[in-house]
Amino acid sequence: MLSLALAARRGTKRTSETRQFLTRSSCLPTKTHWHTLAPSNYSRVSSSRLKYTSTISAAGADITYPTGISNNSAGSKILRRKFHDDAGLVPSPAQRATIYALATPPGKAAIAIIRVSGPAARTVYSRMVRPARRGLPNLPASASPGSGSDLGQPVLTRVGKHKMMERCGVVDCDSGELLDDGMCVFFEGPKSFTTEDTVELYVHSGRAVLAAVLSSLSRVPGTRPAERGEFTRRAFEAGRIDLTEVEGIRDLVEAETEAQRRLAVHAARGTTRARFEEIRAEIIRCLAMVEALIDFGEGEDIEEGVYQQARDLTLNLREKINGHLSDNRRGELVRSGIRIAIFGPPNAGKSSLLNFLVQREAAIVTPLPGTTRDVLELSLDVGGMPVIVCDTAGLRDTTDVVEKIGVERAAKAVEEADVSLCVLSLEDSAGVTEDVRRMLQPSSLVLLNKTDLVPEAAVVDRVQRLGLPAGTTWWAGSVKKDAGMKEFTNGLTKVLKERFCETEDGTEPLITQERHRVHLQRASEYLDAFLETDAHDVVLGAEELRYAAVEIGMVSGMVGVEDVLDVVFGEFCIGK
Ligand SMILES: Nc1nc2c(ncn2[C@@H]2O[C@H](COP(=O)(O)OP(=O)(O)OP(=O)(O)O)[C@@H](O)[C@H]2O)c(=O)[nH]1
Ligand SMILES: [Mg+2]
Repeated sequence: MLSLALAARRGTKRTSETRQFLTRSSCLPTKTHWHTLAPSNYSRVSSSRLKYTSTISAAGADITYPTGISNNSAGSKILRRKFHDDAGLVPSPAQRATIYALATPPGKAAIAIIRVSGPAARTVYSRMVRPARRGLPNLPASASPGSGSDLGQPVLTRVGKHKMMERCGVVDCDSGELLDDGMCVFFEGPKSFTTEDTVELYVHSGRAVLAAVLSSLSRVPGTRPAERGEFTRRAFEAGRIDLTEVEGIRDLVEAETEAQRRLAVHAARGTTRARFEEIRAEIIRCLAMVEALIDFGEGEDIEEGVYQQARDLTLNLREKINGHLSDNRRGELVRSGIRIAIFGPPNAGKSSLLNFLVQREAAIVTPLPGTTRDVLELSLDVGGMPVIVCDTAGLRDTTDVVEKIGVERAAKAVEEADVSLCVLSLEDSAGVTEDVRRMLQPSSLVLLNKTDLVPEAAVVDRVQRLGLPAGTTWWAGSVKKDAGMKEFTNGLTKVLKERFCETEDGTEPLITQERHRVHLQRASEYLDAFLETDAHDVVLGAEELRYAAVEIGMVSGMVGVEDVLDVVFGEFCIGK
């Protein structure tokens, strides 16, 4: 079996892109962020050592930092960036800023948590925290106003034990006045979420307490309020988490249903990243084989059949990726909500069903056909899944201008829905009208309503007379009398779970964001392109595989995702 080490032997012939794949394929420690830089970014300062600089964007400013160089086990050159121990560096403004924010919702509550992250966190600790073990909390501040570094650079102060919660007085940074009796935790960088020194203050959540603490924080030199998602962004930029984990954290905060929570926690814990990484590692394996062929050619140093082996691997991989792509958009729908459009003839009980589902009188219900004119959308939780249910106007030919528009909107809502749910009245002898039949799909679900108005013995006969398409999933019941509705809701939950939650192998869906789908789709196309190349055209084939790997790398944010960062972090709340 060919290894990356074999491919790495090519050293000088290798393009910078290939080098990037090799270095990224290594198992990297989380505390160290690895960058591969284009050759133009470094200059030789001695024969044995290269000096690199790299620039990253953070909080709207560019940070330039020097990086060392070392060798990985495969022998390829990799660059190593260390955090927090480059004592001689002058930090850029973005690095100097120490951010703070209320991490809990504002308002009266037992406890509020205020997070502070950055080099001035130590100053904040020394000027605003009076640990109970050090005596009375209302002693004057030990650091006089303006002491420490006005630039917010780290100052050597005594701080609490790393990760240990301690009882303390929270005092004003200037006057030393006691603001609240609370708790505090100090996280010493890089062993913190952001990799920076971090202080978390636990105080009583009262308007005046929070105002006083936040005001004091704003007066500590080098601090400023955090922007949306800025703590998480710092963690991402420091290499603590990747972009799928960032998305997972955001979704965890937003999760309202059990299915959303489950999906988000997997992403936040790195399972999604690992699954994408597995795919990328497979592509790199194929790439290494093809590149070895470019260097040595089959039959010389390399066993026969390597090209075929790479093709077979790619075929399997493409099938796997396509399997994820044809997943009914399960993951995305669990995040955004499954849209169910209720449709059917007038007076069938559609609005009654909506009210039953949301358990309140949300829609107007009258015995007059044509009551509902517009589309009414409501969110609800069906068996842990987020659902957006839409009530629509009854479908019929009408000369009423307003109702006509309502019918058109109903048709559009059904078209755009993930699930269409038809409500028919068993009392209605007209059966399935032409308007309704046009919209019935094999995947449509049907509720045959008003069983209470039909003699029990006649129900089966009535159902048969409706002439529903074969294979239609249907339930019969009475919304008004709440008869058979338990079976209906259980059945609906089961269908939704089958269609949108469960995968064949029982794993959570891989794609949870449109962004993931786009990159996977492109990767699949590059794999197709590789499979179309000729065995004699391995150079072109290798290029296609390289592009496929880059696409997958973009999902985790390893490669070129600057343009999506603002979008992702913009959806965060402040304090996360
Ligand atoms: N007996 C009986 N009446 C029902 C049942 N479900 C709904 N109804 C009644 O049927 C009438 C029409 O109900 P709606 O929910 O407004 O029907 P709709 O399909 O929304 O009607 P449009 O908005 O006109 O399209 C109302 O008087 C309801 O009380 C049921 O299960 N049994
Ligand atoms: Mg209605």
